[in-house]
Amino acid sequence: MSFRIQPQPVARPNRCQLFGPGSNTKLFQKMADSAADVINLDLEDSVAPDDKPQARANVIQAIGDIDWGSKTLSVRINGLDTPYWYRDVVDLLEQSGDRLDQIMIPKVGCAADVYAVDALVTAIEAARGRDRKISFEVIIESAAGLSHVEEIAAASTRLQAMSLGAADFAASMGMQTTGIGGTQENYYMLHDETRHFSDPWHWAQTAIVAACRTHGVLPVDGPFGDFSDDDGYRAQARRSATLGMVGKWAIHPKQIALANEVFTPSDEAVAEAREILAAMEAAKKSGSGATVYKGRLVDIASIKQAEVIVRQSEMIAG
Ligand SMILES: C[C@@H](C(=O)SCCNC(=O)CCNC(=O)[C@H](O)C(C)(C)COP(=O)(O)OP(=O)(O)OC[C@H]1O[C@@H](n2cnc3c(N)ncnc32)[C@H](O)[C@@H]1OP(=O)(O)O)[C@H](O)C(=O)O
Ligand SMILES: [Mg+2]
Repeated sequence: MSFRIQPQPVARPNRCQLFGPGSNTKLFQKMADSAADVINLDLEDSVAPDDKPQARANVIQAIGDIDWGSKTLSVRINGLDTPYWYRDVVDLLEQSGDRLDQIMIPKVGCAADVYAVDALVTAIEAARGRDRKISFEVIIESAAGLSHVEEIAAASTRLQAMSLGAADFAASMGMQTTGIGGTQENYYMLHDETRHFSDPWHWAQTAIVAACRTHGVLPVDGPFGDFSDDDGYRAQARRSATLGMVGKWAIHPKQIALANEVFTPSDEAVAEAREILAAMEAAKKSGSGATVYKGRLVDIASIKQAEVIVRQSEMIAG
């Protein structure tokens, strides 16, 4: 281990982030009643330009009026390349009550983007005497964002989570795709005339996970557009969970149970992790740093792997 200790991210359930347009007030109560851990009310790309002011007003009202329970309540503001974002921040912080937990900053391209929002939020919090400090989540969804992912992860003590936005990312990279996440028909290797599909999102996800884990930020997988394809969603979510991501977006209520299923460690996985910890405890007592569990090597690194699973399950159980 480096002399630099890897920081732990905030201990909060983040298995599913449910999105809904700020212009569609009919969805708000349904979102609050859902089983998603995080709610993302959107002022950005799901809201048409003419609807932005009304959507902002709707969201501010809903933050105060609706009982959001123990969910993390987040609002996605507009990007820093638009004329809307500063008004989003100012109105949200000046006009909504303390129930707002988080601001999501889309299309972050460098640490200075986060710094700019931090400066504005910090000034408003001080001026208004807001008791609760707003946290940030960011979306990596551009070539610049991925190129600068590590400096972005380190950009602010407010930063708690970072997602991959597959659609904007694909567009920024010039990828020949139209689907939002998932398998891409032309991304395959040929072997013995059989197509073996590969995962075009994998490298971006691993870069995000590494940057997040270095700086104590939660790595989250973004949207999966085809909400009729449960198996496709599950497959993508399982790959993300295996890589170290803690959750995934839902753009339709159908996807909430899928995300919660995949990102909640199964009873079998938790039982196995506990058995490994017990086996290693016994090994330690007999002066050994390694032992055999179900015919395979487990050692001190296995303790850390098992602890990840036990910690996740205990945190979700509350
Ligand atoms: C890609 C980039 C992104 O920005 S993704 C995030 C932004 N997108 C959104 O926020 C879209 C959110 N989803 C929706 O608006 C809708 O789900 C929909 C338009 C995709 C479909 O809506 P529709 O009403 O047609 O769906 P139904 O199947 O009829 O709904 C059934 C039932 O569920 C309720 N419902 C629908 N959506 C939601 C929701 N988001 N939350 C809660 N409830 C919802 C609906 O009202 C129906 O309810 P009922 O009538 O049965 O009571 C990204 O940035 C990138 O770059 O990658
Ligand atoms: Mg986007």
